[in-house]
Amino acid sequence: MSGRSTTIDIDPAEVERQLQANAEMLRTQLDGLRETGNMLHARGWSLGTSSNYSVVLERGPLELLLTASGKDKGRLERTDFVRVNDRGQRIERPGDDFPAENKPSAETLLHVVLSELPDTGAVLHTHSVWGTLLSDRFFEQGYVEISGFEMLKGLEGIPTHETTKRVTIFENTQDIASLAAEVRERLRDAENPLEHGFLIRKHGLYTWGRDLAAARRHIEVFEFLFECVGRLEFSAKS
Ligand SMILES: CSC[C@@H](O)[C@@H](O)C(=O)COP(=O)(O)O
Ligand SMILES: [Zn+2]
Repeated sequence: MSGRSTTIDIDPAEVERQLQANAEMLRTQLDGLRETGNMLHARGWSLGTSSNYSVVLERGPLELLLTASGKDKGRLERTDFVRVNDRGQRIERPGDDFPAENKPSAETLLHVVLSELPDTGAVLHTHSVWGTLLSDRFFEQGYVEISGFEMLKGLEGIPTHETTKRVTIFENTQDIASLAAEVRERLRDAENPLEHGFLIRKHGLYTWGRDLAAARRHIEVFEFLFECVGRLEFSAKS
């Protein structure tokens, strides 16, 4: 030990600038999620406080900005959110302004598991009529099969309509920790990849993307395709 000490100059103006920049970035993310909620609610896919949405704020360790539980997704305010860590626990950072009573979404652990994927920037969950009906109709088969539609090309990395996409269906449960573990397991299964999204039986859809725009696109593409498959399935069989 030399006994010498090092002093670090902290410029208060620079600290203030950094705080302002972080606050501005957070407001942008909040407004993106609020606008997403408006759109998904207006489309009828996030009614009755259903759904939850998140974006990745930090990696290493992971921090998510996530809808608080029980909020009306068609009227989200900037205060209707929480920040959570890589275990799904609520945390605070300077500049956060979320009420103490806000609780993380009941389905937070699914957002955490999907956000652990290195390319995930946003996760969206919806409850549409077509997705819900198909998730039950095809539950025994284990997936909804979507084949030959041009709209499949709206899913990241799919270059042609000559594609067969199987959307996995998990059983519904209130034990989100065990469902999250099941999903994590499937995400690691290279033989049977879980990509773009999955359904939960009689519940809804989870999709993710590299950013909020990509996740929104995936929701729209899936919902379009579910309606196509659903109309064919139910009109042919009823
Ligand atoms: C209409 S209740 C739906 C909830 O049980 C749940 O599935 C859901 O999507 C919203 O839960 P939340 O805790 O608000 O994120
Ligand atoms: Zn749900």
